[in-house]
Amino acid sequence: MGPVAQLQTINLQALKRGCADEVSKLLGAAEQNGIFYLDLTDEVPLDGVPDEIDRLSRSLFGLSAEEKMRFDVDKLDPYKLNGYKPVGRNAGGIPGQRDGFESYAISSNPDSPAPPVVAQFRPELAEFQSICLDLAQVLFESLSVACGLPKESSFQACHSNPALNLVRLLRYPGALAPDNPHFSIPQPAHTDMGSLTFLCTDAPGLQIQPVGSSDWLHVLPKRGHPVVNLGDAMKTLSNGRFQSVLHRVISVPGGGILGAEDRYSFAYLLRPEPSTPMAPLPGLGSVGSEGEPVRTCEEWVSMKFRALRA
Ligand SMILES: O=C(O)CCC(=O)C(=O)O
Ligand SMILES: [Fe+2]
Repeated sequence: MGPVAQLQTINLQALKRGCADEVSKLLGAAEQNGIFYLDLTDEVPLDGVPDEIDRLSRSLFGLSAEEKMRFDVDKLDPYKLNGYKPVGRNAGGIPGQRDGFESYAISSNPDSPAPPVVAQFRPELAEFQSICLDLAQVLFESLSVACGLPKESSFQACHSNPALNLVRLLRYPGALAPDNPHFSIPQPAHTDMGSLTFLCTDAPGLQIQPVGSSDWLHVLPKRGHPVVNLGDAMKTLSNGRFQSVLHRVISVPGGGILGAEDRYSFAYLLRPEPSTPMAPLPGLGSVGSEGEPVRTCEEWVSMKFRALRA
């Protein structure tokens, strides 16, 4: 399969207890590649919720193409926060080829248009989002303590009221692949734009390119341990101290895509509050030191989307 990334495993209970060793392990992971396993095996409240999201995903992607296309993300939301993206809409990981996954973004706003199956799972989605937001706050608080930040200008303070968050379901169809070398990198290399992403899957295929390396390393799934990666917003807020790692999904045996089985994954994505200045937090750098105007998170996101479309 190729080399495997040896990611740190951070124990949530230890962070909640304020265990200094765990906090410094988290800081190390944030600084090294910004990606780690979060050990939730002691978290009783999580029980079963990820399985419900997986069930929703399988029902939703099982709908007909016409039904899914009624919720085309590019028709519903210019910022892609709600709706369906079919296979092949974007560039793939191989020059000249298209992407090899379908995805569905579910906005946290229960009034957003969505197929009935989403409405049916709203209680589970709300629970999942609330659990993830709580987990994220524990991580932000620990990172703020590790960086010596005061509460009023901390990572958690940028995500309180209400930060933008959504659930993204992904399916990489196995049937596309067997004789189709173009789908060997169905999700092209990218960094995540927001603050952090919780990624849940039981299938291999995810790879990261460690900072300063040209190698790609596999991130293997670990039961009860979502993969957490920090995004570009945390890199900016931390003045480049934390990393937002380049990652992609490739076809591997047992990971769907190659062979008949499909690969499913889902992610919880979180961004800072729209009014957050996208600049180092006071205490981590001087604002506007590069001579660039400081944008709010909202302006920054829309600028990035314009750049993507250019
Ligand atoms: O499917 C995966 O494992 C990765 C998904 C991902 O990187 C993303 O949605 O940003
Ligand atoms: Fe990603």
